[in-house]
Formats: sequence, C-alpha cells, structure tokens
Amino acid sequence: MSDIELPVESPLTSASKLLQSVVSQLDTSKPATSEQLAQLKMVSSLLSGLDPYLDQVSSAAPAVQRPLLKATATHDWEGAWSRKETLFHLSAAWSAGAYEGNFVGLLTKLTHAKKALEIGMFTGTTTVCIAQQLPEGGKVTALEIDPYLDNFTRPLFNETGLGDKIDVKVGNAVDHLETIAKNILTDEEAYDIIFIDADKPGYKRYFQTILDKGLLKRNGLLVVDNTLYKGTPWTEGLVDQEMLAIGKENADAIKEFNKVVREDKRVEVVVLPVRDGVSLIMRNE
Ligand SMILES: C[S@@+](CC[C@H](N)C(=O)[O-])C[C@H]1O[C@@H](n2cnc3c(N)ncnc32)[C@H](O)[C@@H]1O
Repeated sequence: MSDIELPVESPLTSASKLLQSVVSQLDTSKPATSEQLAQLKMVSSLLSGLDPYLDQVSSAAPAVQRPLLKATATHDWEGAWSRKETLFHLSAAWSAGAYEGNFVGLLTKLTHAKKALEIGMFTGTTTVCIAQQLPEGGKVTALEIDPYLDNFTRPLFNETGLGDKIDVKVGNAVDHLETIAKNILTDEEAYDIIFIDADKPGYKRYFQTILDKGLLKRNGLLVVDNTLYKGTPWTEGLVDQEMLAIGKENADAIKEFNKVVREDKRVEVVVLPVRDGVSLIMRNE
C-alpha cells in the first residue's frame, strides 16, 4: 500500500456515504422520515444489487460449466449429510459459482498456464473453467478431501469431455502437497497457476508449503478465495453476531493469512473485492 492516499470512489463508498448521512440525521426519539427511509433503501439496493449486476454484465457461464452448476444447485446435499455420506454439511453455496469460475478460467488463459492446481475442488465448477483454458496436454490437479465429491464430479467431468485434463487427488491437501513437492525438482515442473479454496485454517500452511517447496513457478500466479471473509478482517465484532453465523476460527485464519502474505518478501499481492475477496499473489523470486 502506498503512504500517499488518494480519494476512493466505488459502489461501497457510495453506500457508505448514504448510510453515514442517514445515521447522522437519526434521532431515536422520532420515527425515520420518508427521505431517510428512501436513502436506506438506496443503500440496500447498492449493496444487494452489486453481485447480480456483475453477473449480468459479465460473460455467461461457459457451456462446460453448466452441467456442473446445475448438478450443484439441484443435488440433495441435506440428504447426503443426514445419511452421513459427506464429510461436511455441504450446500450449493460452497461453490465459487459461474462468475468466479469464469474469472479463474480467464486468469488461467491470461497466464498461458499449462499446469494448474486447485486446492479444494467441491463440485468442480471452477475446475472445468481452468481445464477448458489449458492447451493440449495441459492438466489441472484438483485436491479434495471428500471422496463423495470425487464420485459426484467424475461422470460430470467425463460428460464435458475434459476428463483427460483433470486429475482429482482425494485426501488431505496437506499430505498431497508434500507428495507433489517431492516430484517437482525444477522450476519448469512447478505449477503456472494455483487456486486455494479449501479449509480456511489451512491457508497459511498451503501458502508456505507452496513457496518453501517451489510448487509455484517463478512469476507464477497464486489465486486465493475468501480473503475478505464476509468483511470480518476489518470489522470488529462482526463475527460475534449470531445472525451472520460466521466461524471465528475461519475469520481469524483469514486475517492472519492476509498479514502473512503481505509481509512475505517472495511475493506481490493485490486483494480484489471479487465476491468474498480474491487475492492475486505473484511469486517474484
Ligand atoms: C469452498 S469449497 C471449494 C469450492 C471450489 N474450489 C469452487 O471453486 O467451487 C472447499 C472444498 O475444500 C474441501 N476441503 C476442506 N478441507 C480440505 C483439506 N484439508 N484438503 C482438501 N480439501 C479440503 C472441502 O471438502 C470442499 O469441497
């Protein structure tokens, strides 16, 4: 961050200015005026309309992603959890979705990646976006702890015709990263792009293993999801509000992760307000 501050204008600052204006006029002894209510509605519309608008003006989901999105949205996750078939209480909301999948696919294309790694696959909606952008002979390795998801995605990957470009490794990502590192002996063999999107308390370890063991190429790109974790890193007390049902462990892990990355001299980082926050981290040595 620069020590020279310039004013920022964004949808969030518009919402913030409106809200500050209403808050400064509020008088608890009087009901809100119609003008104040209109301003609050505008704040609500600014905030709730952002993501749908981004979807509307960004390219549609690629055809290969559609069957996976549909299967994710319609699957009976609740039933699978109650039958103890899944390791976690999964829901469709665990997917990074069409917009972010497309974004990571675009980054794969921009970096001319041939070798990609995803840590935390879930239903593969991003995996296929990465695979689709890889050249002939390219491969994405997806690490996923839950065998249920390997069974879920396998027929869908084959249906897209991208099955040959996707290698799913089931098990704890920590163990897989150690094994993978043993087979990466030169920078040439390392990954061009890595997407971290698994358990939040594991992020710091994944980051350090990736850099310490040379899993990411020099000038390679590390993309990390959820680094603005619902706004908890800069909003004291948010995590304690029961209505948000945010895990404190995850919130603390993300805050610590962002600090560790920012202080690591081996990388450059820009955190983007894409969905729940996406960090773009480039290895520069
Ligand atoms: C948020 S979801 C991933 C979403 C996916 N990357 C996407 O783009 O839609 C997180 C996934 O990480 C998996 N996971 C959690 N802990 C893990 C671990 N230690 N090793 C590997 N996968 C893990 C979960 O089972 C879950 O499928």
